[in-house]
Amino acid sequence: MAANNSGSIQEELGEGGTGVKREAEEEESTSSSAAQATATAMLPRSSSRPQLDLSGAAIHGTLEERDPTILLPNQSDDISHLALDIGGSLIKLIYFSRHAELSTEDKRKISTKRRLGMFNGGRRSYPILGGRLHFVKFETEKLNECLDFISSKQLHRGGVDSPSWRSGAQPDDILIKATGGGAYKYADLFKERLGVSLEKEDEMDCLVAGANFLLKAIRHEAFTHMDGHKEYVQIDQNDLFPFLLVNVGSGVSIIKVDGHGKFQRVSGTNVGGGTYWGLGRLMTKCKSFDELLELSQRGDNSTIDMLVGDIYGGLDYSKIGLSASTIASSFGKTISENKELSDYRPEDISLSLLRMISYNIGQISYLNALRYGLKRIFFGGFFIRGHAYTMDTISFAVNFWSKGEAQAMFLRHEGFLGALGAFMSYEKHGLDDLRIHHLVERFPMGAPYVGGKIHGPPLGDLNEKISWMEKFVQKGTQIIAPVPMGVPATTGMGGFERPTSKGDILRSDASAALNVGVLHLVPTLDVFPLLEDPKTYEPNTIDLDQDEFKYWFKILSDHLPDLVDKAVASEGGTDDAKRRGDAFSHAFSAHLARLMEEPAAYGKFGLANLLELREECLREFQFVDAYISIKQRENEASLAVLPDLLMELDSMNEEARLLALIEGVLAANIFDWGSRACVELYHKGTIIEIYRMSRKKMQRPWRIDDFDMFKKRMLTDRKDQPYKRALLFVDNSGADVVLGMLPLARELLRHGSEVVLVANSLPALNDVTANELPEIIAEASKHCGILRKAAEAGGLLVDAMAGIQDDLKDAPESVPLMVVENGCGSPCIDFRQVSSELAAAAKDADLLILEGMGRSLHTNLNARFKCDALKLAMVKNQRLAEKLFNGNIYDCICKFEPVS
Ligand SMILES: CC(C)(COP(=O)(O)O)[C@@H](O)C(=O)NCCC(=O)O
Ligand SMILES: [Mn+2]
Repeated sequence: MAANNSGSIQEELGEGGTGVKREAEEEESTSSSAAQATATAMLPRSSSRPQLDLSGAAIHGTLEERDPTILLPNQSDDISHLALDIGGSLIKLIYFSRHAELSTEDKRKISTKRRLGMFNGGRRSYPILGGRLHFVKFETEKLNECLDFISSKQLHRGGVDSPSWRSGAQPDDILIKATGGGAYKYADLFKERLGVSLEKEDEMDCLVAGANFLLKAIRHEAFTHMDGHKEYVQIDQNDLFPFLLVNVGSGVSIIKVDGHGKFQRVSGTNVGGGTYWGLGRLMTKCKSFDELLELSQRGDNSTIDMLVGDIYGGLDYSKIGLSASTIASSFGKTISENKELSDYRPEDISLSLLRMISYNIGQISYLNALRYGLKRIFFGGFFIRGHAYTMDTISFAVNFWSKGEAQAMFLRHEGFLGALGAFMSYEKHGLDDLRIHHLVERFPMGAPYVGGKIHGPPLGDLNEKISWMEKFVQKGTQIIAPVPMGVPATTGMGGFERPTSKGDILRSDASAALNVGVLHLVPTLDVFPLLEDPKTYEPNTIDLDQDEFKYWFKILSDHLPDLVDKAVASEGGTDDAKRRGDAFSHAFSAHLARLMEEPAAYGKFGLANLLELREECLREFQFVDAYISIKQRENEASLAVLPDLLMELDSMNEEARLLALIEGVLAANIFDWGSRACVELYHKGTIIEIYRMSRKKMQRPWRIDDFDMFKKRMLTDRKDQPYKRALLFVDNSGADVVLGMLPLARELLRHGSEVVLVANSLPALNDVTANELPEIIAEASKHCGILRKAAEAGGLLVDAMAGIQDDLKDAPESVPLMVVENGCGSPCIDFRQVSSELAAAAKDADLLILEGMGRSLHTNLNARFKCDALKLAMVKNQRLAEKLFNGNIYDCICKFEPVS
């Protein structure tokens, strides 16, 4: 039976904590501005990933210089910045922005990279620079807003930071790629207003190139939509072609795609989005497409359509599989009634029209798929607009007529195919070379979408964004109102019932703006090379279905006020910080509300994504490190007791020590400011009291207890052949890293293994970052020769050890202790996208130790690796303990997975 520690930790600390100094209560007032300044200087603002192509980076000058110039030979300026698709109803605009800031390579990084063999002659591995792709929409009617936007951001001149702008290039020289009819129609206006020429690209070429790029590069791009249920489909790159691409704009184009640049427009229909909007406008007096679509949500088409039951006296025509509620003839009922147009409800007219046109498109598409033997049909174009009911209707048609053989799929960036294709048509854009793992999609607030009820203006600086956020919150009650799903079926067509995803409220455009994020292009990200099978790897352990999401929604919402307090305090508690804090809180709440409404709105979203979204949202409002003072206080307290702990450990025999070390890691993982239960504990005792208590409760067997297997591996199987290199994925600051992971690292070093501490690139909760570790190690090294020598050998003590280097002159060569960043700014880790530094470090590793709930329970609990892996964590959430292990809060997990 596994031990159950729950309750007792709380009880004992409740007593033990009485009368002791409450350190947790003091943290707000002890915010250290010096520490903030350091953290701010070290971190790129509002971005969680390195943004430059550092491959081939080299020091220009000597290593000993304080701030040597660093050359980035692979950094390219050949970047196109703007492409347009100017359609009849909407202008779709894509622009690329890159970061002017240079990431500083500190000595730790340089030395580690050298050691990992990462400076290898400046080979150019990626042709493009990191940056971001932004997707923006304007109504064609409001072309002026689009021109103002381009002009305010200087997008036509390559952005305000672009070399062409700085060097004063004449706007006359500028060619902007554009597709769609408006590229012809408005060419003169663009020339007149912006002084740029539109270089026209063929619409079909663009659609296909855009679709191919999306299907190749974006992980959760394509999805099915049936009965109100959205499901993302992972497309196998080797099995993508051929497919049918149906672009439903004003008219419909049906294209058979056989490969990159290989396609044929095989059919089309003039009955498309323009037909729906045109007829709808004439018949209902609606002022916009969205208004018409919104009306359909409340419609009942049985008042207008002739149903099978109307013909057969209420009976089914079962012989050919048609139910009484099947639409026999769209608008057919109106011929037998002596009514005028005004006698019909506009809602019913809109719905009848929508169903007529969607079914027709679905059916024609199916027939073309049949004609060419294709199973997959991707639908794109402005008509779809992520509208659940439209997608369901099309899916029903394809599914019904093909008897389930063909599949209708939709694309999250459906409206941007043409614009993306136009962007792709620039030479040297470099996107061709990007792979899925180079792209990270982020969902910032206030993306400048225009249209619908709330207008997102072109956002310039943070202040503008906050103001917009404030307005967004004031006006945005619709945004956080869930879209009701699942109205019971009443009518149908072609033998299938009415699609269920029809509700009272159509998602407003502003809300839809949260569906398509900003694509961060990060050429320095890599797939972790030790994943056993990257294709089947899924980081999240638990699926976030609606039920699960509800639970986390509450947890994260409850945590929000406290987080805002900490974040504001970490920035000095100024009025500006408070305003940013409010904006952050509203922004994150809006995300949560959007996801509550539709958990799959941003692609397949797991808990790891949700936790990362929170961190990203903090960064978006320029909170650099909300937990900085807590982290520092806990580091100091833990470093003060480290010497005693090391002495105690050294007095043990090897076996007892190994057990004490693993117990120590598990016990110290209790210092987790993301867990509500733990934070309550911190008010009941000092750090050291809580640590001692946690250790005292470490009875075995743990909930998962593979310690004996690990011990055998370490002390018997590998007695004479220690692990060559261990990667230790560290988690929290303070006791967790200082009293838990560092002593374990020291033991591995003692065994003769190289140790690489892998830490976050950017802060997340109280996690320690790679930037913070060298200082902690330098402090710890003052009390420990093993750590000192190894840190010196790993190049970690270049500055810190300047005064005591002489001690080490005659010391024997030690195996190195290194620090690498993981490429993440989240409490979890997705091994499909890690830093190139970590990927390089992994090449010689034969042991992985993942620590903490985020990295080894929420994610990676089921991940399999090519080398031995040890997963260590304390479960600090009751629901998770029950769900994963049928256990209890504070249970411990020691899962060892050796490769044979
Ligand atoms: C965010 C965390 C994964 C961090 O845990 P860690 O990786 O530090 O062990 C964890 O605190 C968590 O899952 N919190 C959930 C919220 C709660 O239980 O209150
Ligand atoms: Mn953590």
